Formats: sequence, C-alpha cells, structure tokens
Amino acid sequence: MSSPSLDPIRFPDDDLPEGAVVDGERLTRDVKDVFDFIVVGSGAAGAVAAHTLVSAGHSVAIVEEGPWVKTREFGEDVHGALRRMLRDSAMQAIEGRSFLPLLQGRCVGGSTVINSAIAWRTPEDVLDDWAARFGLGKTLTMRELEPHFATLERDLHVQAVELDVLGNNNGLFLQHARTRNYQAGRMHRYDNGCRGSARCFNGCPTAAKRGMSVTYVPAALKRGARIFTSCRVDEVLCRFGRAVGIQGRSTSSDPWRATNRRITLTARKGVVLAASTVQTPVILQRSGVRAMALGEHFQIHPGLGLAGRFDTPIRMEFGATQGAESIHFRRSHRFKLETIALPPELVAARLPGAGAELTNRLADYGNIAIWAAQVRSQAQGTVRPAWGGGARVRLTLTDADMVATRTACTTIAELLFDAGAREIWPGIHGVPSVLTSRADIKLIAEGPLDPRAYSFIATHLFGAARMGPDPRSSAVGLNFAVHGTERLYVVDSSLFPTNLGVNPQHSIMAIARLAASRIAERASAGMAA
Ligand SMILES: Cc1cc2nc3c(=O)[nH]c(=O)nc-3n(C[C@H](O)[C@H](O)[C@H](O)COP(=O)(O)OP(=O)(O)OC[C@H]3O[C@@H](n4cnc5c(N)ncnc54)[C@H](O)[C@@H]3O)c2cc1C
Repeated sequence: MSSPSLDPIRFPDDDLPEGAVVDGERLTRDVKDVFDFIVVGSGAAGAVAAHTLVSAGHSVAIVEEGPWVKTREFGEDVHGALRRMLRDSAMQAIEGRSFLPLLQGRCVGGSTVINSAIAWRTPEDVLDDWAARFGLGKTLTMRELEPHFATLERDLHVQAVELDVLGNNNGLFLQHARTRNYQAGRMHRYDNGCRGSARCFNGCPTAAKRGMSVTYVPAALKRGARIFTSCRVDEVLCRFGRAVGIQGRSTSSDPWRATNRRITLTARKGVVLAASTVQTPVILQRSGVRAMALGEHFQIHPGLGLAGRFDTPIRMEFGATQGAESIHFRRSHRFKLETIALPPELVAARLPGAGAELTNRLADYGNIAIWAAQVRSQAQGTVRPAWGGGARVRLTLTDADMVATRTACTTIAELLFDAGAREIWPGIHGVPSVLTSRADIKLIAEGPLDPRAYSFIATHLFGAARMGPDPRSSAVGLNFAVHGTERLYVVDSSLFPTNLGVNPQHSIMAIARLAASRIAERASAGMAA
C-alpha cells in the first residue's frame, strides 16, 4: 500500500472520458463525422460556448488547432512554453508604423492557459456605448449579462488575490497607489488556491488557475462533447446560404509529426466560431463570407511596462503573477495600471545595456519590480488572411493613444520612485535607459510620441467582425449569426464593437455564454438564425 503522501495528485485534465479526445497528431486516416454544433476554438469563448450547448442537450464537437498540453507537463522552461502553447512561438506581430508583438495561446484552453486569469465584468459605460452608438439596443446589457457573470464567477472561483500570495511586487504597488488615493485593489482572478508561483505565463503547475483546459473543456467532455485537438479549421462549408460544417486538417507544431489528415465535420444545427479576434475573421474571409465590416475595426489594448530597481528584495518570482491594479485613470486618461511578474528570460529581453552591464543588471533580478499599463487605444486596424494560412494584422496607434501611453509611463515612474526605486528603466527609445531621480520623470513626459519608441505588447484583442443590426457597418447580427449566412455564428471578441479598458476574458466568456444559450434555445425550437 502506498503512503498517502506519495499518492499522485490528480488534475482535472488527467481524467477525461474515454474516446472524448481525438488527437490530430496521432490520426492515421481522414476523419468524417456529424454533430449538432461544431465549435471552432477551445479558448475563453469556445470552451464556454461548447459547455453551454452540450449542457442544453445538443451534440458538440470542439475543433482546436493546438495540442492539449496537460497540467503535469507545465514547467519552468519559458522557451518550451512559448514554442508549444503560443501561436507562431510568440513571434506574431501587428504591422503598422511600428511592429507590435501579438501574443495568443494556441493549445486547448487557448490564451486562458497562458494568461493571468484577471476577471473584470464589462464596464457599464462600454455596454451603454455599444447600445447607443452601434445599435446593439438591449442585446448586451448588464441585465442580460448579469446571470452569466454570476455563473462564471461561481464556476471559476473568482476571488481577490489572497494576502499570503500577494508578494512584494503587488503589495508595494498597492500601498503606494493607495497613498496617492488612486482607486486601486487586489486583482480578482479565476483562482482556486494560487500558491504564488508567478508562473501563469508557462501554464499553472497546480491547476489553481481556472483556465479552460482544466474547467469548461473537461466539463463539456464529461457531458458528451468531443474535442479534436491539433486539428485546424481551414474553412466553414456553406450551402445555399447556410453553414453546414467545417473542413480542416490535422496539424502539429513539430513538422516531423504532422500527419496532414483531412477533417470534415458536418453540423446539423450550426457552426460556432470562437477562434479569437484574429483567426475568426480570417476563417470567415477564407470561407467566402463577404461583409463590409469583416476584417475592419480591429482594436487592441497596447500594453507596456516600466522596471524599477530597489535596494531591498522584491522577489517577483513569488506572488500572483499579476496581483494588483488601478482603474483610476481608465475613463479620464484611457489606461489601466497593473503589476506583472516576468521570468528572468523575459526581463533580460527588456533590460538596457549589453555585455557586463547587462549581466550586472540581470544579477539584480531579485530587486526588480515591473509595473505596467494597458492603454484603451482608439486606433483601428485590419485583419486579413495571409499566405500560408496565417493572418496579416495591421494597426497604427494614434497620436491620442501615444499621449495616453506617455501619461501612463510618467504615472508608473512616479509610483516606482514613491515606492523607493533607486533606478527606473523606462525602455523608451529617446529617453535615457536609466532614470535615477524624480526630476528625470520629465524626460518621459517630454518623450517621443512615436509608437516605434515604445516596447508594446498586445494580448487583448477586439473587433474585426463587429456586431450590429446593419450589414453595411457590421459583420455579425444581433442574433450572433453572420449577416447573410444562416447557422454561422460568432461568439468571441471579434464581435465587440470596441475595446473595453479592462481585461477582456470575463466579458468574452459572459457574452459567449449568453450567445450559446440563445443559439441553443433557437435550435431546440427548430428555428435557424
Ligand atoms: C499572455 C496573456 C495574458 C493575458 N491575461 C489576461 C488576463 O489576465 N485577463 C483577461 O481578461 N485577459 C487576459 N488575456 C486575454 C485573454 O486571454 C483573451 O482575451 C481570451 O482568452 C480570448 O478568448 P478567445 O476565446 O477569443 O481566444 P483564445 O482564448 O485565444 O482561444 C482561441 C483558440 O482558438 C484556436 N484556433 C484559432 N484558429 C483556429 C482554427 N483555424 N482552427 C481551430 N482552432 C483555432 C486557437 O488555437 C486558440 O486555442 C491575456 C492574453 C495573453 C496572451
């Protein structure tokens, strides 16, 4: 008999129903099958939609381009995580006046596997704007969304970061933001027992982070759904103006394992696209959907961070990866402040200097804090299919976006000096790489307004198949169906008319849940959208 302490811990992605997972990397023949609904993508939107549809009694197939990387495979190796779980090994970029790196998950659970699990309900001012300016009327009001938020919060265990895993990076930010009377707090996250390993980005090693690969995907499979992993959807099959299935092929991140089998799935009741704001519009365009707004109005929250070096230990490697935030400036200046812990490999990529100078700086890793901003930018861009099956994404930040960015940087610099930072490393071209006194902050305030001078990253994506009643200005109707094509639905943030100014996963899931409930009801009643 084994000792209790040696009993292996079981994770929710360990025990999956027999036959529920079809691994494209192991397929030896082409696949044909029939379901009520095909859901494309297993991230925030797809997992929730699939779970809702199967719970309503419909048969469901989820098709996911990436592999299923299980909890017990998550490690500390950042490069391995980037290669296995991120699209294009994290080498995607938005083109425009600058190249802006674009990060997306490409695995079962999508970006929820590699994200920080921060949960924010959609701000009411955003919903009011959608209703008034974009004709959404009562489709997406807080009254309609509230029960979906409540269920998600219960299922995914949304709670404030526990004090014992707050860590110094988060704690210092909170203390000094509050001293300045900024509206600030501990983050609320999908968290069931975070141990503060600061490894959200590599995949949570304890499954405490309630990403989709350990929650709604296994739950949907237990209710009878099937998932086709490492299977990429190339196009939606349409006949006589109605979606009837999907066509795709098996894939692999390792070219030696690619089997290239054809996947043809028939959908009796509909195809639900949840492949993300970049891939959903591309699938639609490849499938021959023509809508004026398709691929247009793409938006992001450009994010960037400043590092501060302290004399005292910060130890970013302990604590919630992102644990403290302030929405004080969301409406007045269009940015949200956040803490973030980055592993040494990613910090090294941002440090000023080279050779011995760089090595000395990296030796200070234990004394570095990183505080960041997500900017609610106004720029709109485009998403188009690219050669080789990818996407070409274009967007250039506006002057107003750059003013907001610069203000966010000065605000962070002030907070870092308040907290006792000896040096600040702003990482802005044209501003000295090391600032040593408060007087230096004016160098940021007078710094460039050129997006090429800043090290942005985009992880929050919106639009490109926006919702609205008028096919001339939107791609998706108020019933979540693509204008002009019956039974072809979009449930991810492609349909959002604008960005939010807060982290998007919670809004995406609540809207996907609401959409899938309505789609399921109509299908049960025998009505096509
Ligand atoms: C590093 C990082 C940190 C983040 N932190 C937070 C946070 O803390 N809080 C928050 O609210 N948001 C956060 N976000 C954003 C959030 O994760 C995303 O907004 C959300 O996951 C998007 O949901 P989605 O379902 O649209 O797309 P995803 O979750 O990205 O899922 C889309 C899935 O579709 C699959 N897919 C794409 N194309 C195809 C195809 N042709 N065939 C089959 N499958 C396909 C993809 O492989 C992917 O798995 C973060 C994002 C990143 C990258």
